[in-house]
Amino acid sequence: MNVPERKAHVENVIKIDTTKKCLSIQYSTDRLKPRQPGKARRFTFDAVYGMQATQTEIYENSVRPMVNHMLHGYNVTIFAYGQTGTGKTFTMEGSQMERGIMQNAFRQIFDFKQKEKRHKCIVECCYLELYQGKIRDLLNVSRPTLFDTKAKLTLPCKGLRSVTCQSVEEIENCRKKGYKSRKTASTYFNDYSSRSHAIFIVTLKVLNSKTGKALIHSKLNLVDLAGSECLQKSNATDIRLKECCEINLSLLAVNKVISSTVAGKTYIPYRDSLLTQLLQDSFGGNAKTLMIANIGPAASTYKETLVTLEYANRAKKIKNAPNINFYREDRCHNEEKMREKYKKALEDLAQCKMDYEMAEKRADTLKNMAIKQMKDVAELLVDIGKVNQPNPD
Ligand SMILES: Nc1ncnc2c1ncn2[C@@H]1O[C@H](COP(=O)(O)OP(=O)(O)OP(=O)(O)O)[C@@H](O)[C@H]1O
Repeated sequence: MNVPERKAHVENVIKIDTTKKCLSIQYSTDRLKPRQPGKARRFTFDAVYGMQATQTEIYENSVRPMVNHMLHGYNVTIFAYGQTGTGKTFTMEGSQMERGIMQNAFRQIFDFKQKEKRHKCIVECCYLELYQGKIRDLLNVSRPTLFDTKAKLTLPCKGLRSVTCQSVEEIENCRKKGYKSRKTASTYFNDYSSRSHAIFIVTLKVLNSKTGKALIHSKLNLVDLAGSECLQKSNATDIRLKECCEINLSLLAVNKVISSTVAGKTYIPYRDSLLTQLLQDSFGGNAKTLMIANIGPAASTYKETLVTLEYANRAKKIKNAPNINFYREDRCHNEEKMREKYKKALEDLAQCKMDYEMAEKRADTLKNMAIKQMKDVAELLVDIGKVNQPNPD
């Protein structure tokens, strides 16, 4: 709950059960009608965090496994979605007091790089924002970047400045530099509201030190979406109104993509907005995606919160088909070893079969010999019997 909501003693309409990973929202706009307990809407997610949750707790439980996937060759997207002022930027970028998802992810990536002694690791980053339907390069704001929006756009787009980073400090500097260049403004809901969608892209290449062959080429998209805003409540005018409409339209496009994907439609409207074009792989594509739905508990934003929860509930039904981008050498090595073992086992099996067949033939010969011997013995017995018969004379 933000300061004005707390000052106005606004009612809390959210109940959270972190162990059951569910939350319920209950509110009656009709003050005269008492609330009916059965009418609460319940939602279950992969994880639910309350107001006391720390950045570390969220990172360790929900984000670290995703970044781990990126380190093993998957493309990963982590995005924060929610109404304006609910803490998306706070979650992604952190604050003076606590590291956010981005800083924690950088640490995890560079820890991996440091431990990877056998291979060469290259970490690169780009930072862009989508503002008023255009892409701005946050690491090179002075130069307008030209993008062919008619061609299929994928992240990171050609033309963006890409910075090779050797340490957490270097990538952190890129984040800080880009963050300072983001379009922000003071609005009715948030003194420092993001007016754009920001995407920080970390690319990881793991190369064989001897051959230079790429063993892994994966990327991590860290997305801080601009917040949806209720025009009636925000009293936005002029440029703020224009921004607000643009933001709401692009978020609507994301919503349409999610709904069409979940409904299993053959046509998915990715091209309705630049945002959905760029994030195409993250919605029903080949990336692993984590959606963080930021909400506020105040009764005054009940409708917006419900929309976010319904949105997240729909998004969790999307089934992506993630691919590993390149194989690790040790994995190839293991596969080769297993193939050799298989070949050897086949050869052993063929030898056993031959030995068995030979043994079978030998057994047949021995059997025939035994039968013949038995016959000979029987005939001899008869002959002996004949010889031993008393002479009738
Ligand atoms: N969990 C939290 N703990 C403490 N302060 C928070 C928390 N979440 C958000 N805030 C504070 O609330 C204010 C709004 O947060 P933030 O700017 O991150 O919201 P947002 O969802 O990104 O908004 P917008 O969509 O308008 O950009 C900031 O001052 C931020 O520091």
